[in-house]
Amino acid sequence: MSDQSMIQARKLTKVYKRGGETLRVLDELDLDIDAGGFFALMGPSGSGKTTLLNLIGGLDDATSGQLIVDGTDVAELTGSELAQWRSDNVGFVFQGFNLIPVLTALENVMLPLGLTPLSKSEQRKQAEYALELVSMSDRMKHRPRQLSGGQEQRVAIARAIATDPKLILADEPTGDLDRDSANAVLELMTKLNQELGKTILMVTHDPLAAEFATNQIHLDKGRLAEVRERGAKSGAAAAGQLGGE
Ligand SMILES: Nc1ncnc2c1ncn2[C@@H]1O[C@H](COP(=O)(O)OP(=O)(O)OP(=O)(O)O)[C@@H](O)[C@H]1O
Repeated sequence: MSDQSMIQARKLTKVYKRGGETLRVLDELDLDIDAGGFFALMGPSGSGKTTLLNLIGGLDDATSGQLIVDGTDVAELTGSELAQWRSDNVGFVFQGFNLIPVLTALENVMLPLGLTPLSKSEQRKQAEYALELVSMSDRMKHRPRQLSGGQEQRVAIARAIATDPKLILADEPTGDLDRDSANAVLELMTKLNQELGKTILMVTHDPLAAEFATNQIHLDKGRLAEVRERGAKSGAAAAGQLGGE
């Protein structure tokens, strides 16, 4: 594993069993994601994108294979270790924002800091700083329903970076936004990647959103179909990087 590796999957397999049926959602997937990149994860509906994101974030277990995230074998962590690891290392951003409606923007961003040893006033300071980074300092006391969708997503991004994780996992973060709000969110993610060095893995169906990423990873039927660097022609960068064959 290189020093630059953020995610390394080897023969990663996820099988769901429903009744008598077996669904192989990830099929011996081999994948390497370097630290410091902004990766768009693409592929047809049902190709396993969300499943992969959930495994990387420790929200679900693999059926078999190995998954190393920033040097940690996620499968070896117990329940409470996993919760702490997730809190320290991974920020999640979802399509539907997932903010708590009765809490203000500031309180939402402070939530993940509850798992850190910081005092309440330090938590508040750090949450304020995260809101400043997403240009939402003037909406700290607003509740989610008093914000536009784009503003809600920026608060959700502030919540994702509040504990200063190295890795941001985003599942269709612009799926519910109009083009302008989507672009603002994508520009913000670009800033987090370029200026704060966050590694970002973003599921998206939107080719325009994927253009913001430095690399595109395409899944098909639970396998790697293509890896493409920005600017490279389709397939050109994939030689030697395809897994599972
Ligand atoms: N908990 C589950 N139990 C059974 N099947 C599941 C479960 N979660 C996902 N699946 C199935 O696994 C397959 C892959 O789902 P996944 O959400 O990873 O795909 P996706 O590529 O993210 O799709 P989309 O682009 O539509 O969001 C789908 O056929 C889905 O129905």
